[in-house]
Amino acid sequence: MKVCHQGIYEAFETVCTRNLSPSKEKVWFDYVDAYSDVMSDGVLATAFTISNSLGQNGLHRAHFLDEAVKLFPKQLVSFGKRLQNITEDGNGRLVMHFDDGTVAETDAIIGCDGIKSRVRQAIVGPDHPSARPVYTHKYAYRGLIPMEDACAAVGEERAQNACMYMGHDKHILTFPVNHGKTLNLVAFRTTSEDWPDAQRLTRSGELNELLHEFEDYGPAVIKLLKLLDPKLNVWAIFDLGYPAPTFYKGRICISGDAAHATSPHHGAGAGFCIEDSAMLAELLADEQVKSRHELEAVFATYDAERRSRAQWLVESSRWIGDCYELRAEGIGNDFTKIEAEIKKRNGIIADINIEEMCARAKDELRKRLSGSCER
Ligand SMILES: Cc1cc2nc3c(=O)[nH]c(=O)nc-3n(C[C@H](O)[C@H](O)[C@H](O)COP(=O)(O)OP(=O)(O)OC[C@H]3O[C@@H](n4cnc5c(N)ncnc54)[C@H](O)[C@@H]3O)c2cc1C
Repeated sequence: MKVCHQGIYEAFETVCTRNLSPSKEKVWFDYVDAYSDVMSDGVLATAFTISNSLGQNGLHRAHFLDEAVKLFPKQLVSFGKRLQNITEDGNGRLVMHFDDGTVAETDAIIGCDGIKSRVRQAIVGPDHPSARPVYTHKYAYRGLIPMEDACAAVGEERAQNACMYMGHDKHILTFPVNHGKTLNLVAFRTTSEDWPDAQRLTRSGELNELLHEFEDYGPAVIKLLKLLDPKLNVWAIFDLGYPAPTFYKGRICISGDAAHATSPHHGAGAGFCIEDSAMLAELLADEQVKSRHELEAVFATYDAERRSRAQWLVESSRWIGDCYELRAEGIGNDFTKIEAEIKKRNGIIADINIEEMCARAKDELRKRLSGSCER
């Protein structure tokens, strides 16, 4: 975030919520065997703990955007537009056509338009398999619980700090939001059934349905689930399981979920979008980029430097989601193996030096611009 802009980092700091217990400052998640459910001194037993240098940082996207938007000069932004398609005029300018009938001309387009990206369709073609997201055969119920009630159900330590309850073909994660006043709960289920409508990635669900599906969980977790509203949102978990063959075409590129939408099990989808933005910002600001003629080389460099890491996340997230649900091949319900998998993969996500990554990309860009590196 700091590489993108100091203000982005400050916006994040303003709205983010962390684990409430000082002893859990560096804890990402405590992992709990949902079936053991033994309360010792009011605390459900921990199978293992995953920590990192930053701990658990959660925020509501809308709150973050409200802060971030203050950074943009008003005369440079337009909101409420929906891109329909992109054409090129006779002078090499790109023309964006919006569904309100307006158009806008530009030298380059960075499509950060989410999992159903129109810009990705323009790059790969509407009939390419990567033009559409893929159902991961997991869905998730999502609800909020007042923190006081959650503490009464599972104890303060579990409720006030990020926690993952692992079960067979399902898992629940909880973490504090709203500066600790509320507990956010997401209950994932694996299913062999298809999602009925790929155009609608959510449906309404019932608490009774959720209670039935998680009825084998221990009594403390069940108590927690019963605190949810009777009507719940259900999210289908889609990703770009069919990877895009490229993140750019000419002076059009994609970043964030448009390029590499992932299931949420590594908790890193947005983090990787921020990495994309940091690299694009650094490359576009390079002193060698002086006109639109250098822009294709910028996007080619970005594609070469980002694509394999980002597409690894999509694949790894599916795998780690199965580990949480005791169903990954060769891992099963062996907690030692699950912990090792998480540590290894979280290391690939977290142990990177973004400044070095950007510096390497700038070197590559200069080679491309001097003609010594072909696409
Ligand atoms: C259940 C769940 C849990 C998650 N948990 C985490 C987590 O813990 N940590 C993490 O890092 N990530 C997490 N993620 C992933 C994270 O939410 C996404 O990676 C991130 O929001 C992607 O940002 P984005 O800007 O690329 O896309 P989006 O947030 O999808 O934004 C795309 C924007 O483009 C706009 N748009 C779409 N089409 C058009 C169009 N045609 N014209 C103009 N605008 C358009 C949309 O309105 C939207 O504003 C989670 C995702 C899910 C589903």
